[in-house]
Amino acid sequence: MPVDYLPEGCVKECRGCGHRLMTMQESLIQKKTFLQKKLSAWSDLIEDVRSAPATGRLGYRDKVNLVMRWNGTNWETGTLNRDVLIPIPRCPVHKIYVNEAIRLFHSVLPRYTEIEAVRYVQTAKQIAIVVKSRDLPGTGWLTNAFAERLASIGIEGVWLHLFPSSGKKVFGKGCWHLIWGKEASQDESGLWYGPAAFQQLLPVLAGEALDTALAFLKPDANSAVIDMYCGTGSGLKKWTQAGAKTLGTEISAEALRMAAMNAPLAETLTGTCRQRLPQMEKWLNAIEDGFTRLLYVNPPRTGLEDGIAEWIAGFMKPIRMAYLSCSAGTLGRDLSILCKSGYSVDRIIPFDFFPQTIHVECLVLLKRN
Ligand SMILES: C[S@@+](CC[C@H](N)C(=O)[O-])C[C@H]1O[C@@H](n2cnc3c(N)ncnc32)[C@H](O)[C@@H]1O
Repeated sequence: MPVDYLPEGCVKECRGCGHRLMTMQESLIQKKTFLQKKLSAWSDLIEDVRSAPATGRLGYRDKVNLVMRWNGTNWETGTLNRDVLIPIPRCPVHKIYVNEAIRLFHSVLPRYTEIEAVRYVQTAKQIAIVVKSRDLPGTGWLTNAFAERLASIGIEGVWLHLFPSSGKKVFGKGCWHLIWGKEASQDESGLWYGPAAFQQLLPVLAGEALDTALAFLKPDANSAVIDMYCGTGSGLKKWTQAGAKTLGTEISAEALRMAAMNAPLAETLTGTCRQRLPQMEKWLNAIEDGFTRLLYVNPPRTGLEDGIAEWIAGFMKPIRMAYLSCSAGTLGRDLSILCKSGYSVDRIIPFDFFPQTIHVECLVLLKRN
């Protein structure tokens, strides 16, 4: 039976959680059915969706990216519904300290004419306010008393990110100003992250996905692992701890600064994976014969860039690869190329990293034929 009431604090007009009126069971079945359609060629291999326990399906989110507007009297923060801002001050999927931090900012930020704030981005203990301006606004509102309130709820860093042409994109290039606290924080497992880092929600489930990839790839001192779209290096840490020679590629310089602390033994390349193919080839060519080539990829929604799947199958030829995907559409496209060029899918394991929403991620394990 569908749920016929919204969780407390949930705003009807908000379109953030497309499954909020479904039971957990209905939502997981719907996600699996969706994947079976999108990945019909491998439908038999799709396992049941791994999820957080029922008690962890609300209050789990401490990474948010919300729109901010000055309504003439107050600040409001929320999601957009056809360009209209829907304030969500008590959103039940947010962790309580996220809603509290937003409330604190509303209470101290001066009016829009003094700070042109357009987005509120929280990555756990790091908060960034995106300002649609070239000039750094005054920060007199950031008093010691306010900083103490933030610290008391666990916040460790506050940034202003100047982005004069802010629109659909969340962040522009450069212009990050740390206005209070420290530049980076550590998560439950000790991994460092900054204000713009990609981070999975539900650390236990994310850990399960990475450990499943680790158990399949089996990196050791005789392996060479490439980790494309490596982010802050949660994977790099696993592969290097297993003794493998490891190379990560990532576009974000901030993420790679964190990766250097999280996995100091890994080598990294800054840039898009497509731009860095020559350097990845050079790295592979320099490794002695007899090393097992392994690959881990975790691209954004757009999937592997043009030419990457062909390069994997035609040049790198890893014996095993694990692909963690957040878009079944681009995953299907990439798997088609890989499966026509010498790879077969061993398992497809869906993960419910975003309970209540329509999103579902998949870990695909592939072997070279
Ligand atoms: C889904 S996240 C994966 C991050 C990492 N595997 C983790 O779990 O922390 C995708 C990452 O790809 C990076 N990225 C986006 N486009 C890229 C590209 N064309 N080349 C390399 N990295 C890219 C993003 O900055 C982000 O860190």
